[in-house]
Amino acid sequence: MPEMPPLPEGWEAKTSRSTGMTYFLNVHTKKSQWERPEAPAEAADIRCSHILVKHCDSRRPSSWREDKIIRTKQEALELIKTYRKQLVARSKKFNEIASKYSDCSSAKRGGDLGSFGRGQMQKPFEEESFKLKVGQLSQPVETDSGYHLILRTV
Ligand SMILES: Cn1nc(-c2ccccc2)cc1C(=O)N[C@H](Cc1nc2ccccc2[nH]1)C(=O)O
Repeated sequence: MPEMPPLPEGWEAKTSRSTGMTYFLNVHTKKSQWERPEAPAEAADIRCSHILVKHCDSRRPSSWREDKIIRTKQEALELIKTYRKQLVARSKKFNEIASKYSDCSSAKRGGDLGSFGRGQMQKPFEEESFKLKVGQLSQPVETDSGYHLILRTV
């Protein structure tokens, strides 16, 4: 029997009491699976900051910045792409853009949303956030609120 590689970080091999089969436990989320994992176990809670650009079709087209947000979806996407270019070029800092321009009330905290687990944020935001490695910046993500740039911090 060839040696199996070690399990990725955060996983434990267990033996099913009923079948004697091996299953795998994510020590962070306490969720188990039959398939041998190939990537480190997902954290239960992560922490992200974000920049949100709302538009006229946003779920709530209003924010601390503007009572009535009238920019179009296309204009919002162009704006979020401009912010991403500035962040990648390091010509502006994340919390500088978030605190001045994000249409989310978390702008007051440089875009910091605090920690969250699955099931708390709108699905597209959650899916992209949990894919990010710590320190990684997302591509633009669309939710019912508008377009986001997500930075995973923890
Ligand atoms: C999810 N959330 N957390 C905060 C927050 C967190 C920390 C400090 C202050 C506000 C604001 C919000 C929020 O829903 N804000 C909405 C906009 C928004 N929509 C989101 C969808 C997904 C993630 C964050 C989002 N923020 C608003 O202000 O209209």
